[in-house]
Amino acid sequence: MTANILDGKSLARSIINDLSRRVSQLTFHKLTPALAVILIGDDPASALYVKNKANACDQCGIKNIIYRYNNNVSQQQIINDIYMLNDDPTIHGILVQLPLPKHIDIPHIIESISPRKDVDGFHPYNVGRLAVGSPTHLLPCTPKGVINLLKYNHISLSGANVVVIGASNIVGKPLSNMLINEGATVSICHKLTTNLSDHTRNADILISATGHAGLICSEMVKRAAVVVDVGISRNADGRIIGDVDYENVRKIASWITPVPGGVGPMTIAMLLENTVCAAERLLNISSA
Ligand SMILES: Nc1nc(=O)c2c([nH]1)NC[C@@H]1CN(c3ccc(C(=O)N[C@@H](CCC(=O)O)C(=O)O)cc3)C=[N+]21
Ligand SMILES: [Mg+2]
Repeated sequence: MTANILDGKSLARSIINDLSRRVSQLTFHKLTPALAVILIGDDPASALYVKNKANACDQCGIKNIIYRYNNNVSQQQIINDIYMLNDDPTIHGILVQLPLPKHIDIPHIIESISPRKDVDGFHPYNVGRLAVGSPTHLLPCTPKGVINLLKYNHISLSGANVVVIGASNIVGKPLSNMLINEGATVSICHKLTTNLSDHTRNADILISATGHAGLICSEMVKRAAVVVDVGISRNADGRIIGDVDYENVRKIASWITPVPGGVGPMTIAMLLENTVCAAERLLNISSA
């Protein structure tokens, strides 16, 4: 048996294609969706991600403005500029590219973003809306991308045993809440979990988000499980690799995400969708 591919790259392409129609509608109403991206420092990986996001915005007509800062910029300067963007009616989404330099307090920065423009879904207001199961249009992009990739491929979540590895605020925790809201039985494993494979071998759907290359080997995977790889590391020649031993696990799994071409492109598509939703909210006051 060889696993079917969860092709995030082609699904993301078709989502972005559908979004360009929604953008045209908005532009027809004199409202061009706009995303402000704050990029601090000169981390090459961050610069590359921000460039990929900007290219994707261009593909569907979303205006994007990148605000670049030196590594030693003050926290107050960033917060002042976020307040300005919060009040700017031509800006619909604000994203502060993570990670940030050590002297900047990430929660403080995130809480200064208007929840209505928080296209990352990281603000405690949006996190809380997700936790209580309220309809919220701004869900974190990577978890939302994972859920969409599974649903599009008709992988059922209701009653499924899902094991999530990684308990970050960006992926593991919000993803677990979304899975619970979909009716899954969710186990969250993390750095301090003992006997990881006792958990993973029980998973109908195994989702790894650690950035620990090769963590998931075939012995840890139940036959015919669905395996989703959210991990990002670089190998010796700088190529992006995931958490999963892909060549061996694909012989065991029923479905598997490739890296690259799996979750990464979905993350970007969901960021664009959130930006379009944030702009649409201004037009259609009754549904807001
Ligand atoms: N405020 C904030 N929001 C984020 O959503 C955010 C962030 N900060 N900081 C960094 C992480 C990482 N992230 C990725 C997005 C796209 C790909 C992506 O497109 N990956 C491609 C390959 C890209 C490559 O070759 O390097 C793929 O998997 O096929 C990966 C990773 C968003 N992040
Ligand atoms: Mg990927």
